[in-house]
Amino acid sequence: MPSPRRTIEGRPLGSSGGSSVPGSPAHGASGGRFEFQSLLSCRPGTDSACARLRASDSPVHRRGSFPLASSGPAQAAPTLPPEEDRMNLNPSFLGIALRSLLAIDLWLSKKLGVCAGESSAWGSVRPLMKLLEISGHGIPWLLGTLYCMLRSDSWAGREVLMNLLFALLLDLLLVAVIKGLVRRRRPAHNQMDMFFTVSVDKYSFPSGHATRAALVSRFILKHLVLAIPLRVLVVLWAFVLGLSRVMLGRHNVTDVAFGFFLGYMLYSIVDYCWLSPHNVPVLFVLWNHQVTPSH
Ligand SMILES: CC(C)=CCC/C(C)=C/CC/C(C)=C/COP(=O)(O)O
Repeated sequence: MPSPRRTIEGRPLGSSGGSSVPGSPAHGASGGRFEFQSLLSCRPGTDSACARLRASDSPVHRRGSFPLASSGPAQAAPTLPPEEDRMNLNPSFLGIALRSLLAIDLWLSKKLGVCAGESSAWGSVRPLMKLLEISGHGIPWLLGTLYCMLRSDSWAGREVLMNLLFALLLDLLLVAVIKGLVRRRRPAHNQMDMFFTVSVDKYSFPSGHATRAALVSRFILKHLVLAIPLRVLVVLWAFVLGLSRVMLGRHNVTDVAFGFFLGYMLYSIVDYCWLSPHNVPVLFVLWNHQVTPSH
């Protein structure tokens, strides 16, 4: 007598009012196992059956495990499992589109990951890519902005830099929250040799470097008066930094694309909540008290 296993919903397989008999699809017999549960409802770590189902998620494997093809115990008349236990054979258009996008994403990211290791096709460019990585890292940007803000001798400059600092902190927070919620693993070909990371940085969605690149470049273009060639250079830096994340194997393409989008939108939020002596006078009064004694 097999011990009842639990479904994702927490109900034991084979215990639902005649919905599961030996040899029927929902039955958990070890020889001809086939769980009629939607793969879409499998969440990592929710159920060991789910984990097995994911591990054997190839058409060949699935065909081999179909109960009617097994030489298990005598087959009883097939009884249909309840609706919620049946595999969704009619996925929505959105489901198919998402799965296709993910498949393309993984394929393209692997193709573009040409600097993922020293022995990769473009392994010799890896040091340059890692230099770019540092140019978009959170620590130099935070420390650099703080330093310039403390050294600035104009109120307009301090105001802009204070808002840049606010934007950088907001960006770090938002990316950490999304990474923690989505928990998408970094590509398998990535080497985890990044400079100064925190725990959520083991996840890849969205790319923190891409959000920062989009946010900072939009910020610079709006608040610094730059000659056209320099403006082009800023945009180019953001783009190449994003591309380098995929080339280094740190991210999939969608992590970077969403990162760019998020960083771009984040700038709009920062611009909307712009900190100034008019809307947060206390911040600037405090600042004034700290700065004036040295004058
Ligand atoms: C103040 C504070 C909490 C600073 C933390 C700065 C920090 C550790 C930033 C992490 C930067 C980083 C390595 C992000 C990962 O970027 P991805 O592009 O790989 O997502």
